[in-house]
Amino acid sequence: MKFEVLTIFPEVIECYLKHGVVGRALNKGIAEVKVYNLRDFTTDRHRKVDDYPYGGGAGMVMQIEPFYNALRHIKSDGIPRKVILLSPQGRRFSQRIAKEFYKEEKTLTLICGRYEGIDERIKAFVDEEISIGDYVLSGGELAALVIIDSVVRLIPGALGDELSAEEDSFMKGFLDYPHYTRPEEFEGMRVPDILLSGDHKKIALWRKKEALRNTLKNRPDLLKNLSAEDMKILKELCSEINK
Ligand SMILES: CN1CCN(c2ccccc2CNc2ccc(C(N)=O)cn2)CC1
Repeated sequence: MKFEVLTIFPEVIECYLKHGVVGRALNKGIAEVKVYNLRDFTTDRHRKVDDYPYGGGAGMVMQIEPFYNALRHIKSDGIPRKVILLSPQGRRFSQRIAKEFYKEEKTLTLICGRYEGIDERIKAFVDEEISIGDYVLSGGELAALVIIDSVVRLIPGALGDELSAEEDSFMKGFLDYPHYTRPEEFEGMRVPDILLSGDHKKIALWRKKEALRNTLKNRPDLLKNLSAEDMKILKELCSEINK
């Protein structure tokens, strides 16, 4: 899986890619990220990437040329790409879309805007506009990193052998269950005994129940198309809560 990022702050992207799961996946060659500094695709002495908005108003707008020049340079290898603009106006990103991007196996070219945004004519070169959530960021770089991180985790081998992307309970459509590690007691708070029992069947059941409890509490909208088994656990949970 290949990614390309167009940004005026390449260090922001490169720094994140040195660490953790994504860093290891890149080192293993499981994924590849190329970062392009838009200023390298300007033609003036000051390497300008922004200008005053037509129609007036506060702030500056990013010019189309540096993006166009960068895309033309990148596309000269003729490899199929999906060009994605990260913006507050985009289609809402989700795990489902991350899987969609992974399965398509196309290079993802991520366009990061700054200032008040990018000249609207950029849309002529964009395949998809994606938002990572309903909030305004100073730039598209964090959104680009969210896409890269969530898609890289889906690549076989990225998470190391013991874990798998399927393990992410969000993949199963629920919120995660609680996690504990040493010490067994901290400030009077003990680890639930079930987790010390070594009874893996009971532990799995407890984890499913706690995942359903968390989902019921924070994201009841995710509780749809439940299996008969999950429905049974949920009913048990509700009767406990309503005691
Ligand atoms: C103050 N302006 C900064 C620039 N911005 C803008 C406008 C157009 C494109 C990119 C950006 C970069 N910002 C982003 C990007 C993504 C998200 C998201 N939710 O995915 C939120 N914000 C508009 C607002």
